[in-house]
Amino acid sequence: MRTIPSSPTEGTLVELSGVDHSYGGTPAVYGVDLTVTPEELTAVVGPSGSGKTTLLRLLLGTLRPTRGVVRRRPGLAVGYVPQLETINWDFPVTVRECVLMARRQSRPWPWPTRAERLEVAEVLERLGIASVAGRRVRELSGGQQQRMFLARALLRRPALLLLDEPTSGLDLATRHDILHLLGELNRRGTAILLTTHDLNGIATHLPRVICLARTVVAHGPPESVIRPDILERTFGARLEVLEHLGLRVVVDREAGRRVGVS
Ligand SMILES: Nc1ncnc2c1ncn2[C@@H]1O[C@H](COP(=O)(O)OP(=O)(O)OP(=O)(O)O)[C@@H](O)[C@H]1O
Repeated sequence: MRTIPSSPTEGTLVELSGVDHSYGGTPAVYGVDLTVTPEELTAVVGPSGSGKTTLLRLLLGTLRPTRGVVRRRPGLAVGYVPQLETINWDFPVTVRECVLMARRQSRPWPWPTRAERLEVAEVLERLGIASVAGRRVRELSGGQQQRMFLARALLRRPALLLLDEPTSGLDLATRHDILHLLGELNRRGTAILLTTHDLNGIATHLPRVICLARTVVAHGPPESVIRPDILERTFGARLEVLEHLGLRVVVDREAGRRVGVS
């Protein structure tokens, strides 16, 4: 009899083998084989409902596979930044308190130690949101909210950071700031996997892209994955891919024709 190892292959953080997850009826994802390595900086792309959030939650461990195996490096610290739209903003806490809570999950509230208060102040400073530490979370701009959730995730000192659409709804400059921050974290040794609908603004700039259509259609560097045939299998639409200044640019001429602009 063959024993299935509980740890992933050496040099990987998480390994998914033949993973399905179903919320009831048809699987939201199926047959997923994937490894996440320590130096990863990856975009997961796919249409709405293609299983991107489900995949993140399987990597995080808050969802269990209905079939297949997920192996995590023992003791792996994983940070998760949820999609902003999924958050209940009626929660009446300040930014400082909200970040502190991430630190103090298993201990009584509301008496943080001095060390904890200092640690929170440092991370807020580092993410450029120290000036709004005393504000209610729902009063923040989209970019500030995103940074606050990033601060919460960073307090766990994660080796792997999972972000669900971290730039959706943000203006161009804020999107650049967030991406710059993520690039810095990655250079300092944090593996990062993020989901995005932004092919041109984000996915084509990252070293690795995973195309998901309930299963992994393709993964690899943008030059091997951002191709019309793979995009059609992923999105079910004809998209053109142009080369510009060494980058791939995805053009949706069909959408232009539908609104009569091309
Ligand atoms: N808690 C749930 N209960 C039942 N079905 C769910 C649940 N969460 C997700 N689903 C279904 O699973 C499928 C995949 O959803 P998921 O949120 O993973 O997709 P996604 O690619 O992240 O979508 P989007 O880009 O719109 O955020 C969808 O059909 C969705 O309706």
